Amino acid sequence: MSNDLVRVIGGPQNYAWGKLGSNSSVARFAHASDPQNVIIDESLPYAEYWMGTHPKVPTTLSTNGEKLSDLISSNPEKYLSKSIMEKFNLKNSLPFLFKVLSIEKVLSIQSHPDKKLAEQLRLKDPEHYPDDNHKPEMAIAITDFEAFCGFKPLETIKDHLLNIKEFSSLIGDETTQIFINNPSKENLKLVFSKVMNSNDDDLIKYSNSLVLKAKENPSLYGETLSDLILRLNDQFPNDIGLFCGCLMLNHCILKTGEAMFLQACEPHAYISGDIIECMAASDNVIRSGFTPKFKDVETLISSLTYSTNNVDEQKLNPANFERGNGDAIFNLYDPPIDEFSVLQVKFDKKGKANCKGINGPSIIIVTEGNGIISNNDENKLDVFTGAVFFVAPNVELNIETNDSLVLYRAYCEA
Ligand SMILES: NNC(=O)[C@@H](O)[C@H](O)[C@H](O)COP(=O)(O)O
Ligand SMILES: [Zn+2]
Repeated sequence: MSNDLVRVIGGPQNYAWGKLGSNSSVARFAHASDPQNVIIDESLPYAEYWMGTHPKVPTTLSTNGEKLSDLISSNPEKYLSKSIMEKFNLKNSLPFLFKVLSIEKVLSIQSHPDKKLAEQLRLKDPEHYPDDNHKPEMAIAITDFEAFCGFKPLETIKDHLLNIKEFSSLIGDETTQIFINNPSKENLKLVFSKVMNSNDDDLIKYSNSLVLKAKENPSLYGETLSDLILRLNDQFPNDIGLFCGCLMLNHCILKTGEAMFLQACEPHAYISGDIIECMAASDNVIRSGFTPKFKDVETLISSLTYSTNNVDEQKLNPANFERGNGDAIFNLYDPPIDEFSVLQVKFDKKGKANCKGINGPSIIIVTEGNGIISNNDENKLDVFTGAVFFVAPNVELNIETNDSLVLYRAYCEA
């Protein structure tokens, strides 16, 4: 039995911020892929659906339950390609981790380490840092999606310090004055550090005042910022994220099909919506706010780049994909890193499409629709919403549907 194209089964993560039960696309996809073993619990949050070879949630073959990592190690040159094996020094795992996220409540204010820091953190604190890899990541909006992404422009932060008394009071007049006199990267780090190290009494006092003003006079901060402060305070009352997130990070809105890319050491937090997410194969998260999980504030403060961009600079526009043809639209999301690209294949009506071989491994998830996918006449597999497939390198695919169909294909090509 060739496994050039094989249906596989990923696994859900029930983090507290996920959408509940069948409201979550993660729950629906996990159940559709494995109806015997995944019975949706309507009271449970279904946050992430993992597809890949990360040991925390190993993907398995639907045919015999074998781990995908074991299939790859049985013949790494066939299932990774020689170039990927050599480039990433791999013999039984994929260089990327592919996910669906379904977000009800804000995720932690976080960043991910670069390679050097990841190795240090893994050595120092293996309990909280499960691997030694960096974790640059890309989010593609399946529904409208909002997130904090990167620091606001310096002038905007200066404006907030001048006009939001609670913000300047929390960090004190001296630090406020230093930043206002010279809004620089170094002074942004000073402001962020003062916020993150503020004492609980001040945090409660000034967050109560911030929330009250947002409620009584939304135009004071602007409708969007006031709404954000009230919504997130409902989720995490008096949390430091109201200052380090709402007042210091860009509020980014992605329409369906839009994408954003996050380099290592950039602050972010996803707020709401369903996304496809792809990242280098790692689960290293440095957290600091909006979370009951382990926070590593000093590591976060010391490792951020303190670069500041406006929101649109964070977005990643799709490009053409030359090797796709037929009745589908092919959108290639190709971030500036080696570990992954993600191809969206979209049929708006009945049709057929062909995709030439890619010289590396792929994982496909179908987020909408039904049809057939095949790599030859002997291997035609049913396509359904939530279905996941592993595709070996250099395998040409044919896809057909009688209606609309959307799938996302994560791949790595050296
Ligand atoms: N930005 N998104 C990610 O990094 C995801 O891949 C992570 O798995 C989540 O951020 C984890 O979030 P919590 O630590 O549960 O708050
Ligand atoms: Zn992240």
